[in-house]
Order: sequence, then C-alpha cells, then structure tokens
Amino acid sequence: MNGRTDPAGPARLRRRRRAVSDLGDALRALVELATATEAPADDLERATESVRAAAALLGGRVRDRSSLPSTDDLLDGVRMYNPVTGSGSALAPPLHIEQAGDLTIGTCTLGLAFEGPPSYAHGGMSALLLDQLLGYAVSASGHPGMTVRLDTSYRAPVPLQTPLRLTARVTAIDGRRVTASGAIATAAEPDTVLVAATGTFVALSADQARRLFGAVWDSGSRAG
Ligand SMILES: CCCCCCCC(=O)SCCNC(=O)CCNC(=O)[C@H](O)C(C)(C)COP(=O)(O)OP(=O)(O)OC[C@H]1O[C@@H](n2cnc3c(N)ncnc32)[C@H](O)[C@@H]1OP(=O)(O)O
Repeated sequence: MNGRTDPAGPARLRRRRRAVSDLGDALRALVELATATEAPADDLERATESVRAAAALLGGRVRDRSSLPSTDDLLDGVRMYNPVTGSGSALAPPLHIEQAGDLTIGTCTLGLAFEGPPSYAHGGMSALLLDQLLGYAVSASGHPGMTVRLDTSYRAPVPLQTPLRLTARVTAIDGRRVTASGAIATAAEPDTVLVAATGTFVALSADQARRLFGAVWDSGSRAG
C-alpha cells in the first residue's frame, strides 16, 4: 500500500519523505567526511562496522529497477533519488533548480567527494550537472525529452567547496527535437563561463515510451 491508496497515506508519505531527505543529508555528510578524513585506521575500521550495520537495516525491504520508489510522484516531478537533484540521494550535491521566465538556474556547492584534478571538480560531474539542468529547462518549456547528445566545452576548471551558479535555456524546438544550452560559473563571478554545454533532447513517441518505461508504468498502476 502506498501514499495514494492508504487512508493514512498523506501523513505517512510526508513522514517517509522527510525521513528519506534526512537520511540523504546524513549520507552526503558521511560520503564527504569519508573522502576528507585523515582519521587513524582504528577509527576507519569502527566506522566501517557502523556503516555495515546501517546497511543491514536498510536492506530488509528493497525495490528493483522495475518499480518506482514509494516516495516518488512522476506527475508532480518528485524524484527523491535523482543522482543530481534528489534530496534522498547520497550521490546528489544536491543541485537546487528554479525557473525564472525562460531561464533555468541551478545552484550547488561540490565537496571533495567530486574531486577530479586536485581541488577541482571531475569533468564528468560538470557534464552530469549540465545534463540535468538542460533537461529541466527542456521539460519546463513544455517539451520533455531524453538526452540524445551533449556537447561539453571545458574552458576552466570548476573549483570545489565554492558556491556555483548554473544557467540553461532552450534555444530551438524542431519537431520532436529540442536544443538547450547552458553553463557553469561560480556564484561570485557568474559571467565567467567555466563549462558550457549544448544538448539535444528528443521527445519519445508513444511506442518508444511503452518500450522503455512500460514495465515501470505497469508496476506503478498495480501498486495503485
Ligand atoms: C526534469 C528531468 C531532467 C532529466 C535530465 C536527464 C536527462 C537524461 O539523462 S536522459 C538519459 C540519457 N539518454 C538516453 O538514455 C537516451 C538514449 N537514446 C534513446 O533511447 C533513443 O535515441 C530515443 C528513444 C531517445 C530516440 O530514438 P531514436 O530511434 O534514436 O530517434 P527517432 O525516434 O528515430 O528520432 C527522433 C528525432 O531525434 C533525432 N535524433 C536521434 N538521435 C539523435 C542524436 N544523437 N543527435 C541528434 N538528433 C538525434 C532523429 O534524427 C529524429 O529527428 P527528426 O524527427 O527530425 O527526424
């Protein structure tokens, strides 16, 4: 039973979402500290035992790839484990996104866990952030689609532990194909582009949507 069919569902769903976000916060802090720590081996060994105990607690009930998380709502755009924006994801910085007219703005700070070259972000992380932000801009334009191409131009390294400002906007709509462009800058110097990207997104045909996501829709409707 999930939040949509259970009479006590809304309150239960709110509590579960809060718990998922709190766990996400704790996990992100853990991942960052596990990267930054210079603690002695004894402490690392004790921490490993605690983390294994926590994993055992979470492993009692799990979903597989054909079911949506019970906390998510695709129609409302709630994806709590999205690896870029999801408050429940240990992998997400998380990136916070808002829409201002036709401009999509993202903010985040990357910690040491995202290090590529010493003291700077891994280039794949920049592409991940931009893919998400461009995809959001495309959805916000009313033409959601999947990324089929992402061209990324790395002009200067992205500093860690520094507030970042990302921007994106849709530049062309051509049938099922939508193009969006965006950039990463620091919040302190928003006009200095560090990484720029242009992405092509394609709206799925009904057949493509059924082929790619049919199993997930079916399990969602079975769950109510
Ligand atoms: C808020 C949410 C934000 C989410 C952001 C995150 C977005 C993501 O990361 S999505 C995940 C990564 N992307 C993917 O996994 C997609 C993988 N690709 C596919 O599954 C398929 O390419 C698919 C289903 C999208 C399209 O199918 P495909 O058979 O390639 O294309 P098709 O349907 O024949 O063509 C549609 C149009 O797209 C064009 N197109 C397809 N691929 C490309 C490409 N690589 N470059 C340019 N144009 C392309 C075709 O030319 C065609 O154009 P036209 O209509 O003018 O002839």
